[in-house]
Amino acid sequence: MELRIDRLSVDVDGSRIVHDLSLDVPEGQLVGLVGPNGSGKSTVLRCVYRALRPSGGAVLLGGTDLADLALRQSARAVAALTQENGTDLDFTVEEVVALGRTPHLRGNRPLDVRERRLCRWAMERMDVAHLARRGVLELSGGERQRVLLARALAQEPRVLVLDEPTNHLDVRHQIDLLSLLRRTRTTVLVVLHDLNLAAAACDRVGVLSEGRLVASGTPREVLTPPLVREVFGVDAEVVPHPLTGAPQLLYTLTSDTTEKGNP
Ligand SMILES: Nc1ncnc2c1ncn2[C@@H]1O[C@H](COP(=O)(O)OP(=O)(O)OP(=O)(O)O)[C@@H](O)[C@H]1O
Repeated sequence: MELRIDRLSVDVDGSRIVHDLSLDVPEGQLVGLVGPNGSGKSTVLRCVYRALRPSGGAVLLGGTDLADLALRQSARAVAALTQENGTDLDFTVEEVVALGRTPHLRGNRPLDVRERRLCRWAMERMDVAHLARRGVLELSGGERQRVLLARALAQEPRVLVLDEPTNHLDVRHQIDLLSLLRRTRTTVLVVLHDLNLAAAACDRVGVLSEGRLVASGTPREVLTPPLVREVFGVDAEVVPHPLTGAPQLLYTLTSDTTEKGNP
């Protein structure tokens, strides 16, 4: 299902924090949203998972304005991993993952055999099946993040919206997650801080700066030294990955070139 963000604006307390932003996520593609802290990435995602109402413009799901869909309809189609959704409840891992089915259930119907298999599959994909009976509160940050990702997969969403999903994950689980996202061919909009992961994994990348989309295109088109300098204020060399050709950024620590000797 295609996700289209069409001339989105968001005002908070009278000031505009997202300006007239348009970005398409074609069906089955993985689109990354990158930008400095405070540039508006989470705010855009909040409009997609309906935690925030746009002040202008619209978010369209398969061509339909989200505002015209019942909350239950959009909750079935869109799964979100947000900055806020740590779980404070002392549920077991398998209970949390089963919550992914909630938008599909009517009344108190228990999960059927297919859904229980699906939850098991999601836990295995996220490498948390061995933790199924453990309480989520006793898990490490990365384990808990993987449980929340398993819950999102168990929802069988048409669109996945992920806000810094690689937070807390060790390098193997970061690579596993992004490889899985590429394989699922679900429509994915993902906020990433690691530009090299974004370059390796995303079909397209949108770059935000001060609430505006300042560039979008393939990683090769977008992640250039001048753009990285202008938007992030850092110098980077960009080299092609020797195996895949994806652009990879090599940073130079400021002190390596500008500081002379010790203070
Ligand atoms: N509820 C709010 N009230 C006031 N200001 C807000 C609110 N939500 C967001 N902002 C401001 O809007 C701007 C964009 O915030 P947002 O969280 O979308 O940025 P971000 O790009 O996701 O940042 P980060 O990379 O640090 O997570 C920031 O300056 C933030 O302080």
